[in-house]
Amino acid sequence: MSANEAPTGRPQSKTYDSAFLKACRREEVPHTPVWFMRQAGRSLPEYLKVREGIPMLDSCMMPELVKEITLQPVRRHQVDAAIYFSDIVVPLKAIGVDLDIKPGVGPVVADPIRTRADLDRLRDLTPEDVWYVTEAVGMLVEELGGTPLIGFAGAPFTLASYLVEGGPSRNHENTKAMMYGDPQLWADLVDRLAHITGDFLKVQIEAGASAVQLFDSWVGALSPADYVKSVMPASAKVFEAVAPYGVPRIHFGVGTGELLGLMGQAGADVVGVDWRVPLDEAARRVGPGKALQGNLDPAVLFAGPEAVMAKTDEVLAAAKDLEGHVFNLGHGVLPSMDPDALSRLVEYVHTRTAR
Ligand SMILES: Cc1c2[nH]c(c1CCC(=O)O)Cc1[nH]c(c(CCC(=O)O)c1C)Cc1[nH]c(c(CCC(=O)O)c1C)Cc1[nH]c(c(C)c1CCC(=O)O)C2
Repeated sequence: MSANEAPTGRPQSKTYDSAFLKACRREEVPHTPVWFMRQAGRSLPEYLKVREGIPMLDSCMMPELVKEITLQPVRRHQVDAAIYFSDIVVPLKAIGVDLDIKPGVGPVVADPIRTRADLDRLRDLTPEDVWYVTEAVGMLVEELGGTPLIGFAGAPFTLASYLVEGGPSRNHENTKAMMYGDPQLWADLVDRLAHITGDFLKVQIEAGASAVQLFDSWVGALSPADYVKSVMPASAKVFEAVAPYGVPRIHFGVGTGELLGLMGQAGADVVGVDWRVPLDEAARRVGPGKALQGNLDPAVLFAGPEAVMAKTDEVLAAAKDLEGHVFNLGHGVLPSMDPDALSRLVEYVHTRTAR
């Protein structure tokens, strides 16, 4: 598939004519579709209840529980797509990396990857390693009917950052030390991660996911030149791996204003935009032939309903002439957010954009 060709997906599937997939394909939509990054989990009381006493990574390996948590925000907010409940580090855990997700901290890796010998510990992923994903996606697709399920994975840079730093990092200093100090080891690491990530996305698509999102959450830490040289080839490899399926491929990162065009060129059909760049300006940076996703500042949800509506109108006005627009927050739902404010936001976008 060439870079500007709209993804075809599976015309026979139940989700094909959904507003979400139409917007991704840059077709006419009945209303602007809405979903929220990190909509599964976080602020929902029904989520906290079913997760009680179950560690995060354990919960990701329990298909019935994954199904329930994935469906909760769809039921509650009437969003236009579900996102599979998991985490970007699940495939790494599945191939034997010793890591955990610490509440309030994030992923923590016991033995960070700093040397060639460390890299040799990262083996390829097989579908059997993540049998629970195949099972949960299968059940979800059944249950969701016409509502699309988005599969996802962490992009090579963001995964490498957790693996090399050993946990969340503000400055990514160890990661950059490898990138600049041992470019061959770095290239081999992100290439290995590209294979793992591509295979992980394939598992989700084969099981029935209608679209995929590649999260390069922390890649905004890089300059465009470093992105092109040290990251883009690996991210492009992931997108190429899933291109034959024809499902929309979404690419998102935080603080990526200077990288938006390149992230599209890496092979995305839909480019996710955080709140720092208005969508009309983002469209200029991305160029024709791509849909955009975004970009209400999540913090706006802490203001009253009037302010949320006003800021939403700004996003919709900037999105007016886009070829395709999927409404989302500029980053994830925060744990302290009022779920009712999110439900109201979905309804507001639907009403304002009804055609
Ligand atoms: C960087 C990143 C991670 N994980 C993810 C990213 C990329 C997206 C982004 O930029 O936000 C992706 C992710 N993590 C989770 C999902 C589920 C689907 C969804 O609702 O979007 C998705 C898509 C569940 C989760 N992943 C995590 C939780 C919270 C853990 C819990 O509820 O116990 C959930 C629901 C844990 C996690 N995992 C990670 C972080 C930073 C945290 C938060 C740590 C904390 O503050 O507690 C790594």
